[in-house]
Amino acid sequence: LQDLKGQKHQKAPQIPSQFSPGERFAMKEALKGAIQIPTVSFSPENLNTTALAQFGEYLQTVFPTIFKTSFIQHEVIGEYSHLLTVRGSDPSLQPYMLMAHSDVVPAPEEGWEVPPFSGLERDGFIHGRGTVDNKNSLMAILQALELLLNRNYIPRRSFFIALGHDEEVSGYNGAQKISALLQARGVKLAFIVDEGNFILDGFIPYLKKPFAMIGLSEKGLINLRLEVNMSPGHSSAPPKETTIGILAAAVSRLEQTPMPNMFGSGPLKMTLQQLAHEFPFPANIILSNLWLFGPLVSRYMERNYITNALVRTTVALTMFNAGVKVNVLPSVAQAVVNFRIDSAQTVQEVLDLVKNIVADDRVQFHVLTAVDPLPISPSDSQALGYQLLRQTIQSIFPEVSTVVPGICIGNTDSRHYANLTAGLYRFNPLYMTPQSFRSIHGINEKISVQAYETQVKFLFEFIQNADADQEPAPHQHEL
Ligand SMILES: CCCCCCCC/C=C\CCCCCCCC(=O)N[C@@H](CC(C)C)C(=O)O
Ligand SMILES: [Zn+2]
Ligand SMILES: [Zn+2]
Repeated sequence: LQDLKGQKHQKAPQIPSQFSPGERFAMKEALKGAIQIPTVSFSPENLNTTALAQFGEYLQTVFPTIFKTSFIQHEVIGEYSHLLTVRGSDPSLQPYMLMAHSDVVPAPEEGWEVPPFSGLERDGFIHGRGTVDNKNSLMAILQALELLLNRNYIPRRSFFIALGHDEEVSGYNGAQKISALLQARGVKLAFIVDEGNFILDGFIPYLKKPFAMIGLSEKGLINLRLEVNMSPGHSSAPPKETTIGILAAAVSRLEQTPMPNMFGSGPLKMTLQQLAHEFPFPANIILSNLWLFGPLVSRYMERNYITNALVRTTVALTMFNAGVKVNVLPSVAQAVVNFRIDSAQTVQEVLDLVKNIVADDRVQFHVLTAVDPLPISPSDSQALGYQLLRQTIQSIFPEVSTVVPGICIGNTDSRHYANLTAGLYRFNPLYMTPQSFRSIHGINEKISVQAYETQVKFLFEFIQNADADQEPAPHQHEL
């Protein structure tokens, strides 16, 4: 095991990550069954609770060993979330947490090659909503643990498995409640691993080789409702401006006025510097000398909508509602704008900018959700979670030559656990191309059987790698 500077590490005995044909068949069937349960979150108030309850029962039938193991405690939190406490044999090692979520975003059937809740296997892929976001992680974590337990594995380091049920609509009843419960129990975690970033392939022109990006932080978030109210009336004699026209102009101004480019701050600089050697000349020199070429690189990043999201707060118009009848002037028009806040800005700074851009007193603002960007987790040689991820990536994906820190442009349930650890890491051991990126929350979400097996293998090794000694914790950690 790679030494962390100044710390003695003991190699944990490794159970080889090899699975029999029967186990491999069972693991893909278990994932298909999970996809077939439509655990859709429509809104914080509207979740498919019947499916969520069924999903909880399903887990107990496909992973029987986990639920009957004496050193594993299972608790249901917020009715449908699950917390597993896996008690290790060495209480001097600080526990960690693996996370995933069971809910999925809606999937209307239009455009799908196969029905989104069929879990059908075709051409080596399992198809359906949740195959990448995020039932793959949930099932792979439990599958790896089940397989380890079946080989009589007893962990040295305790760990938690937190499975939220409302990540897609906030995490307030799942992750947030689990976090509060653990805090009340005095738990402090060495680190957390959640969904978020991937092994990225084809996102950057000129970079032919895939690289793994571990999310050290995530952007902030604002959901802002804009509203215009006026007296209703007959459409035959309209005023010069209507609620719809005023609101449309306001949101259009927001869309047309990019937030400032914040290149040079946050984890992006680390990403580029550590990736530099992978680029051909002269990009390698340019990226190694950002002090000089920063402005050039920052303008280049703006040209593509995914890399643009790494350099600034993004503005997405996501909802627009007005009108009840063809000949009635609507008294109210509403829109929702979704902002993802750059690491170097705050909620308040973005709101101030928005008010200046809209610059129309007839438009009212209602903040629906506001989350500041998350702190940047450590990625140095002492950062246990980061180094364990790196070590396991290098073992499972030997063809991936570079592991870099980065930022997650979406939000994850891990943000609810910032009170328990400074080490929040967002990483899925999966290849991601720009095309498969569009399937997340989109259509034709799918995972190859081979990629899912590799994810199980990754977790199987990761859990064992985490048993290596860390510096003795100052006190025993209560579970
Ligand atoms: C220089 C490197 C190029 C980087 C390319 C970046 C590629 C991005 C890859 C993956 C990002 C996917 C983000 C997945 C996690 C998002 C989970 C999610 O959807 N969460 C919701 C939470 C919300 C509070 C309801 C969200 O909308 O963000
Ligand atoms: Zn997700
Ligand atoms: Zn999602």
